Amino acid sequence: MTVSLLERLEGGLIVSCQPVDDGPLDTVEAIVAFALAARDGGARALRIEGAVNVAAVAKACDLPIVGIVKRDLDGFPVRITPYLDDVNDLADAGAHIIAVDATDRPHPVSVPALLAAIHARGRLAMADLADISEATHAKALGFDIIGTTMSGYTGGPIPREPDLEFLAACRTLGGTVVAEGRYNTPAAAAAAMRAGASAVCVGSAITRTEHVTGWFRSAVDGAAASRDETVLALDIGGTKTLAALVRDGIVLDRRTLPTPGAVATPEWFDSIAGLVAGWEGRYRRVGAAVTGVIDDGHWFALNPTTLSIPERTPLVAELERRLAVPTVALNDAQAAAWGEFSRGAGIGRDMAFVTVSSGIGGGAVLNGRLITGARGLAGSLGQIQGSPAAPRLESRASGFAIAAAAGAAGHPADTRAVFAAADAGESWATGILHAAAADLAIGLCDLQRMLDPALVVLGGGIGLLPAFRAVLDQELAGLPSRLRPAVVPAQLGADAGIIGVADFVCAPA
Ligand SMILES: CC(=O)N[C@H](C=O)[C@@H](O)[C@H](O)[C@H](O)COP(=O)(O)O
Repeated sequence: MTVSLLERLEGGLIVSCQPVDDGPLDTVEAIVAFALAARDGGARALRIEGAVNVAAVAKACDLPIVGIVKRDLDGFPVRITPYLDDVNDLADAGAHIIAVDATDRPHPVSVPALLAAIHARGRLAMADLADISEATHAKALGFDIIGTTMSGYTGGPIPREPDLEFLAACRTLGGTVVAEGRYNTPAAAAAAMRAGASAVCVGSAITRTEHVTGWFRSAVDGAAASRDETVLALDIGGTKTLAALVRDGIVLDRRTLPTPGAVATPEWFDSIAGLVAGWEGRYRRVGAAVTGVIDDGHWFALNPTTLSIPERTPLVAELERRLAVPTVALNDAQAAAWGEFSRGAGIGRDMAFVTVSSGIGGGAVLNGRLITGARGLAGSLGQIQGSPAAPRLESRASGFAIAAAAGAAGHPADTRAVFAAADAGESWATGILHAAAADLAIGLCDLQRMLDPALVVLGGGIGLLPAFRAVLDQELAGLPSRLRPAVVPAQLGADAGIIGVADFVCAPA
């Protein structure tokens, strides 16, 4: 019996039928109805709170039941099945498995005593736990099932995501492990199975209609509100800072300031605050798109020759202190990628954005999400080298590189002059453009190899020049067709960064 019940759970979905306390669905009838509906949907077992509910469900439905009793106790933080009487009531009601809070917190009755009582009634014992040391202890005590139920609920803010790391650690202990807690989507439940769960227990997403309604409502509210929200967008580059009020992709007002030699000093932050003076009250949030890398709100130089900033500048904190509203910062090319995805050339597609201007930057949007990376580096195409001795792509194929190559060949170090000379058929200029485009073409094929996006949206002052595009297309044509990206021109032009970062600030979480 014992072995067969654990075997029955293996690979199954457990549905926790615990409606919101005192809500309209918190009735015995509704809980039985949820249980029957879960059974019809393919649940392998049920988790039911309260002996009365367990008895009613056991009568109506023959699925195995994980029974619990929840209590709010004076003087003890634990809530799940704290007393021996609770264990006995659940056993009498027909629970096949009894779960208790087995966290390392004060209990009115010891965990070993609860475990012994469960086993004395011939039931399987499940330990609801919050971390791996508790799980190791529970396993040693002799619990039949380890559950990740309490992770995130024993202190601190409740995370949004389930704790797959704890689950994977539990798996190493062997035996039956139930993934439980915030498995709110089918994808998350599948991820739990891949991480080694024996079974997944889902509650809120199936039986807490108020919560699910709230998730949808806040997504809809956020998206609707973002259409009416004006964001202060900053685009901080090597030569200038652009400040704009942006609403629903439209730039309502704009001001610029030349970027001085010393950036990220207190005076420079003050000058940004001065630039937007008079706009107070017209925006409630700020988005900053910057040259460089943003890691956890801190700003790092990507290429100090383009924009030199002190290491680990607390950009978000400095802006929030002066502008007194919540602020989000992104790398400028990542912001532009999001803009082109949201309302430009890449709407709704897996896409990479590449900007070729004085430098080269990039960003990627996959599965509808902007990929910023673990440390903010994702998409930094201009910084790829290929070999230790090779200069970065940005030093070989950007506007700066084209000008430098012209200077080195004894011509004016001026990108426009190179294009004009190429247009006039001068072979030295054509050669420089082909060399730059050949390097960029290889970089784009490398990008295709890494992410295989449906589109590469090409922007930037050079990237959008038809003359450069023609040369690039010739270079791409010489590369294997399977690697060649589908390149389309960007649509948002120089405003992609501010529009993108404003959209990103507004995108519902
Ligand atoms: C921490 C705690 O008290 N968890 C409770 C345990 O029974 C329930 O409130 C949860 O709904 C259940 O664990 C299922 O989790 P989710 O509702 O996230 O799918």
